[in-house]
Amino acid sequence: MKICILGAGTMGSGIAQVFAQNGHEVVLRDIKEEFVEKGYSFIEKNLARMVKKEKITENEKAEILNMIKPTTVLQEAADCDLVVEAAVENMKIKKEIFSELDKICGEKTILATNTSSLSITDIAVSTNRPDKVIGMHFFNPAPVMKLVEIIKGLSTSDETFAAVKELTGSLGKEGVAVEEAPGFVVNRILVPMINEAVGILADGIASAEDIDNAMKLGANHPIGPLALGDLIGLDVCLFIMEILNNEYGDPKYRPHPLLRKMVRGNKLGRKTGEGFFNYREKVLVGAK
Ligand SMILES: CC(=O)CC(=O)SCCNC(=O)CCNC(=O)[C@H](O)C(C)(C)COP(=O)(O)OP(=O)(O)OC[C@H]1O[C@@H](n2cnc3c(N)ncnc32)[C@H](O)[C@@H]1OP(=O)(O)O
Ligand SMILES: NC(=O)C1=CN([C@@H]2O[C@H](COP(=O)(O)OP(=O)(O)OC[C@H]3O[C@@H](n4cnc5c(N)ncnc54)[C@H](O)[C@@H]3O)[C@@H](O)[C@H]2O)C=CC1
Repeated sequence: MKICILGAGTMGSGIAQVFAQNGHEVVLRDIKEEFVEKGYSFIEKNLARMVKKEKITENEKAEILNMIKPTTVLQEAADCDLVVEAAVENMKIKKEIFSELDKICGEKTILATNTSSLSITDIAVSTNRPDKVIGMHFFNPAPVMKLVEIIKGLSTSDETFAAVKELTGSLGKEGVAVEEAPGFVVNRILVPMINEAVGILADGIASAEDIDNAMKLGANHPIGPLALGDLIGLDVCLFIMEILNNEYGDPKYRPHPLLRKMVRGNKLGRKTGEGFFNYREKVLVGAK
């Protein structure tokens, strides 16, 4: 199949790698050359690590990279069977993208979004094909995490769902069916947990290292909640809390003021080099 990935950031580059590794032709599009290059070199690095670990050969790496065409031209999506949008988490931008895609893509093209929290139904109404709009929610890091939440908006057809479910399985991932709701399944559980860990830190109950160690050793989590917030991006975590808070109006979803402060201070986690942990020095747990 020919797949277009929109957005070559953390998620888009990982998703592009997953499709290319599974033999699909991939168009990777971002708005600026430098963003596309950054995403492409991130994939190169990941594949080089796999070569080093003897998971793939140097030839296979070259073949996978050959499957990916980096571009800034949206028109390249026109003849794709599936578009997976992984641009910024902003409804206005996503609606503009979907409305544009609806005009340029063939009528059979499925338009999927990797949104963490936004309404699929709302995105779909910006197109004339709401039956072919669906949530295909990968998890970070996309090449590693096995789950894809497959989210049906109000008008998503059973045919679209079945096609995406089958494709997800063919990528070696497990697709779970989710009816649209704020935070879907995983983020409704995971992000309030991260918010709670931020509250524990703010209350001075334990240090960041101890909070994370407690959850790693006491609950068998692969990384602690604060390191996980840094991995996801604290801006993304705050955005998801805001959505849960606004949609449910339940105070249990109130974003912690310390989370807001971190975002205001541009300490967003790994992507800015610092969050609850410092990634510049490469000295802390999980820092790469
Ligand atoms: C916000 C949303 O909308 C939804 C979300 O994504 S929520 C976030 C969900 N993600 C999580 O919960 C991740 C939790 N963390 C983990 O599972 C692990 O820490 C981790 C898999 C990320 C890293 O594992 P680790 O044991 O700490 O490090 P490490 O040994 O270096 O990596 C394990 C494997 O993952 C690979 N890996 C790590 N980071 C990677 C990346 N960014 N891209 C590709 N591969 C990566 C490594 O190469 C390694 O592969 P092998 O086992 O084949 O050798
Ligand atoms: N960070 C995470 O852990 C996860 C994020 N998501 C979701 O995936 C999406 C992307 O998130 P990240 O990769 O973290 O963001 P990111 O900020 O790393 O990357 C977003 C990219 O989209 C690009 N972009 C902006 N407008 C665009 C457009 N019109 N067309 C194409 N590209 C455009 C940006 O230039 C940037 O390179 C968001 O919707 C986010 O909520 C989903 C799962 C996990």
